[in-house]
Amino acid sequence: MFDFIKKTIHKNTLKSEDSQQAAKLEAAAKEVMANYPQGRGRNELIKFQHHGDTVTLDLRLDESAEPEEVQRQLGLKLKPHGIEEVNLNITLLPKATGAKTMSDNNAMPVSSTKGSGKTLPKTIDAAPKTAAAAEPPITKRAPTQSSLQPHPRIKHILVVASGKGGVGKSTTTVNIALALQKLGNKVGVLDADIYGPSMPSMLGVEGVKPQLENEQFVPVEAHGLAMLSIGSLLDGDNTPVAWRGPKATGALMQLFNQTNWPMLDYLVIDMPPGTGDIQLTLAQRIPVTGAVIVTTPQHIALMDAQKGIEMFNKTSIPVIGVVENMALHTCSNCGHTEAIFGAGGGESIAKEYQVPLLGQLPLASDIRAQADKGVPSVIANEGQGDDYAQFYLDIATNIEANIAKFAKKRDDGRIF
Ligand SMILES: Nc1ncnc2c1ncn2[C@@H]1O[C@H](COP(=O)(O)OP(=O)(O)OP(=O)(O)O)[C@@H](O)[C@H]1O
Repeated sequence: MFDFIKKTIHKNTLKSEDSQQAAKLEAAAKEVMANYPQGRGRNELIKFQHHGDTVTLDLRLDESAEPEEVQRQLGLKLKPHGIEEVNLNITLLPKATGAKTMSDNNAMPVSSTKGSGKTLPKTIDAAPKTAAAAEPPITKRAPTQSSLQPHPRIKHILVVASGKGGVGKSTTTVNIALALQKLGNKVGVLDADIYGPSMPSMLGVEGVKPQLENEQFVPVEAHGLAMLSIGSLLDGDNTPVAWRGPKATGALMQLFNQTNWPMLDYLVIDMPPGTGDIQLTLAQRIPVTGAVIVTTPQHIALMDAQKGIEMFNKTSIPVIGVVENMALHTCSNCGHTEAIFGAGGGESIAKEYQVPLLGQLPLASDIRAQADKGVPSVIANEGQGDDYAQFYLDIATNIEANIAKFAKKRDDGRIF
């Protein structure tokens, strides 16, 4: 009882600290708006949202205001309060009559190094100033999946995610990609796991650098897959664990966008573990067909998997299914099979969230050994696969069977 009261008081204290912090940030933002000289009196803060080190503001600005400068000033003002990213949704008001809008749906990273804002991306495009006065303002919000155009050369983009590190997400990604290829698809892999890019070593192409052609990366060919890894771009052990959200998402978006991907049936993305801002931003900006969640039966991994499912629900990315990794262990000496991490977790999470359980993989030292060798289970034994290959082929077959339901519609009505 006492503990419960203590916990409730603690929770309420945290809540009120959060709202105090949000109120402080909002007041600071209002001060910037009030002191901004161009169009003073007409500039208005409509909505203020605060989440972690990111704020999103809906603003109405006089036409004479410079959104880049407003954003820079907001960045400078809010940085001492721990804010790293300032997103703006802007409505521009013409000087005298009516309203015309411009939109900024690009998250604007505020520099975390010198405390000054960077310039806005060039894609921000002021509306023609002579536009019809009576036209109502149109404001675009942060990008949503439905507003993203499918990639011109990629039919389906799958993200493989886990709420927690070390559950076998990368091993599962690489084997699923190879299994989809074995089923006759042209497949690419993007290793977006900034905390531990392991695709190059799992695919036996460690140290192979992607070529540059017309300022575009050319993916590395690995066992027939078109592979690009954030790891291929780093020297030696230089894992950018310290990358903050905006820097990491910027680099990952660049990898996705500035790569000359061949025509692909599937691009499988190995996401960084977790459900923080990097994952959320990627999920909002890449036109994803669906997500595969990898979990282990341990309670904590399952809790994190739930967060993953909820994050994808929030960003309107369909969860194609859950893969339960390391579900059972078969002793190589006596053949005894045991659920050493607990049983039924993947099944219960799949039931609770009404998403399919795509498959359960055993904990098997061969799966690890093959991945370590750079020849994962699906293509072990000179392409024949090892004893575990069929598990991945079944998962890939399950994905294939369901993917059409999730396919993205193109503007021309074509369904890929
Ligand atoms: N089913 C399995 N049986 C045995 N070993 C496994 C299995 N799946 C993964 N492993 C091993 O577990 C370790 C972690 O796997 P992996 O790197 O794929 O996890 P991850 O979730 O991607 O980790 P991180 O989040 O750190 O990138 C690796 O050594 C891998 O070979």
